[in-house]
Amino acid sequence: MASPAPASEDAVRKGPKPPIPLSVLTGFLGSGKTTLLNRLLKDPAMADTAVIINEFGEIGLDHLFVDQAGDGIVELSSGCLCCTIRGDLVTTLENLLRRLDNGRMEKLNRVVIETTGLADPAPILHTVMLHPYLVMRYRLDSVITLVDAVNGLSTLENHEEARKQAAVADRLVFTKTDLLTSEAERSAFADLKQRLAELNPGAQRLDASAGEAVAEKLFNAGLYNPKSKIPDVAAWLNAEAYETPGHHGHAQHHHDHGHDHGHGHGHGHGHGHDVNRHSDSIRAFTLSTDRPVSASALEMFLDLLRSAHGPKLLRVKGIVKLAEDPDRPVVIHGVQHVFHPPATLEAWPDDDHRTRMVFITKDLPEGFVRKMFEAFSGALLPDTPDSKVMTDNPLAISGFTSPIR
Ligand SMILES: Nc1nc2c(ncn2[C@@H]2O[C@H](COP(=O)(O)OP(=O)(O)OP(=O)(O)O)[C@@H](O)[C@H]2O)c(=O)[nH]1
Repeated sequence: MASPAPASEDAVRKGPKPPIPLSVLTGFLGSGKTTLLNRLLKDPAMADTAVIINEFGEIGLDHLFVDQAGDGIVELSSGCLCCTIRGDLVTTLENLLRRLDNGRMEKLNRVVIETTGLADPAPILHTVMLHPYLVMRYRLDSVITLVDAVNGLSTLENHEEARKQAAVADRLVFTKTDLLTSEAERSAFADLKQRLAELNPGAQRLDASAGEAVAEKLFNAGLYNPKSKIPDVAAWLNAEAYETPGHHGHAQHHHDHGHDHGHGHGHGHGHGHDVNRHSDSIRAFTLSTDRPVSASALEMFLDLLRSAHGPKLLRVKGIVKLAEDPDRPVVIHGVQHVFHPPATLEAWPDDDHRTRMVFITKDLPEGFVRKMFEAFSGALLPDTPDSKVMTDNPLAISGFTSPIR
């Protein structure tokens, strides 16, 4: 009988390599991505970083910086990363690993993907999340979104892509604040910040012109803190930010939905700024509960959410207390219909042992998600009136039993 090939001594000695953090740098056209990247790459903290650049059409990148950065840089030159280069992105990420594994590249500390200004960052995250090998070798770190302090408000108003880019960010970086000179400009900037607080209250904000957009603050925004090796759930979720007095959520708004699709908010509206015009569309909210959730109820909740409403889930992050194993919480992370394989932590990272989930949704009201979660988390727990309704209901589908026994 053939025995399995022995693992090479080298591989046994080294063990599995730690996953490489991967960040996505995005921001609307001209928001300052290349400028920031240029500056960042001079920082010693950025040593051994591979930068994947997506060039769009004839819009040239700063080739000087490409030359300077040397071997670690891979430049993709055709089409838009979000729609046509996804296959190339997989190949590029695989090639980096190959070079690392066969010793042609000594170290790879980090990968940064700079998207085109028009890209939706979600498909880039999906590329890694859905790939069985890449998802083991890379870990999603930060989505960094640049926002032009001068044009940002009108860009957000007029472009769906810009709203999505801002909504899914872990870090929001303001650029060009040095150009805010008049009172009117400063007031528009205040409106912009308010608008961003509604779209994405959890993201940390940095001002590039004030020198805040440094590697140390931009990266390591993911779940794992490489220094302590302990997952930094509190910082990653930043659930409190969703409940601060300045952030009212949007559950109280009862607008009609379905009007905010595509790129329809073109130019020439002929009216003044209304920062809340889109607030009925993208919402940011948090759900939390002390009550443990059964693993199957969680799975059903997430399955239903992503299958029925996937495109409306811009981002979901959470830490969940399972009924079966309440001492070992599960971390969930989804971007639209794609969820990262859930990770079980060996212990709660701090004293807060509640289930906490943050949602950034589009056209999916908070109340709806909340009710759905309550239905699953409550109904499927034993000894609750709701669970009786599920099992004793005369209209229940024959053969249906509660997954909790
Ligand atoms: N005053 C000022 N200008 C900036 C700042 N950041 C970027 N710029 C300028 O804004 C312009 C666009 O910057 P880029 O870095 O090319 O922007 P980008 O996001 O890479 O642009 P695309 O690749 O076209 O999407 C350039 O002329 C930069 O010099 C800033 O903080 N302050």
